[in-house]
Amino acid sequence: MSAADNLWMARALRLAEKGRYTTDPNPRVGCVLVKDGRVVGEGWHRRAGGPHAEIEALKMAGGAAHGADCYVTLEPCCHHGRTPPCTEALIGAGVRRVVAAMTDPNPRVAGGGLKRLQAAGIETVCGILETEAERLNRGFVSRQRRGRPWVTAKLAASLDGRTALASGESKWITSPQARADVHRLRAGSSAVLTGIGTVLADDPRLDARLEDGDIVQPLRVVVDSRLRMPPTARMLGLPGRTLIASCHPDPARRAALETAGAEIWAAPAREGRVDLAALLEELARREVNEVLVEAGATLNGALAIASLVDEWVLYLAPCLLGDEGRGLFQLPGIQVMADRIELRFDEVRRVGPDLRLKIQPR
Ligand SMILES: Nc1nc(O)c(N)c(N[C@@H]2O[C@H](COP(=O)(O)O)[C@@H](O)[C@H]2O)n1
Repeated sequence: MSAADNLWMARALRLAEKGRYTTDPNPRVGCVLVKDGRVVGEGWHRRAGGPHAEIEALKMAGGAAHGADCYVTLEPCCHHGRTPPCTEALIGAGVRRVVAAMTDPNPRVAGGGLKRLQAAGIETVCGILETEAERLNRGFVSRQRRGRPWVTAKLAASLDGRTALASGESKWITSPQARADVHRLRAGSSAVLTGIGTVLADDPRLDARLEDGDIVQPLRVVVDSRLRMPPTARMLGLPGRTLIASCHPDPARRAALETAGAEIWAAPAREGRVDLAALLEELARREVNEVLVEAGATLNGALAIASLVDEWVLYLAPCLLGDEGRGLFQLPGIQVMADRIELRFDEVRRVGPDLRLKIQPR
């Protein structure tokens, strides 16, 4: 391991980042082929079903790949998925050494890619900039290792912690810059999750609206225990898919919603409501890596209590909305300090006139 290894891996990570909005449900992966201290090939994975990063880099390098060092942000795959194994392509091209940032948590690979390369006489190193690589694919890693997606809950509030006036009016508490930032969060997510209360109050679209339209639109997921979703909801008229999780799906309403284009998932119930942990497991089975929650106090409170949130992103606006405004979380009262839910500030940043706080459970 050398300073050069770090440098080339950092370049591979920057390439992987280019796939942030397009590779889902596949991981974001970048690859650089280096020979005699210069880049002979590089590439990144653009779309599921398309060539992997290693194949893009090999294509660019042609014959120059022979004897090169390969820097790749995820262990090369050794299985036939939508595409053939990268290990065989690297062996065939005659690369000398493969440096991976992390092993592939996909059980079909899980170290097998590196072993296959070693068996073919290729030197391997693993773990260069591993933290950064895992972070870039935290959703994919979570799905493979925990069987549930990475869950980020987005919140937007006034300085006195209000998300709306008592009337429900909430447009707009935060700035256009903060809202544009949320569209980037949506575009980087596999699914956007909300509750039926938010749908009935706001009729949100929940799609990602970025300047660069070349993105995979997130799946829209609505938690709707009693299936109250109107078939005229705006999100049902948009491109992309909508999934409604309901534990009491009335057959007539179900038929009307299916005609309107929604898919209904008959969810298991927990205390009469959709079992949220079961919903996340179902989403993982559907290859959802990252979920962005954009919901009201009821769903935000239920997810927090069930310890199902991995990160909160709170946009805090410099204004006050008063005591009658709505709060961020509906939670049972806490009687003693020892029972408080403790969190940790991970990052604080200015976004236009607002603050963006990234907060994680302790
Ligand atoms: N090493 C590597 N480079 C890439 O560019 C990748 N996309 C992956 N993905 C791994 O292979 C699985 C997907 O395979 P198909 O695209 O279906 O052939 C994915 O689950 C990862 O394990 N790996």
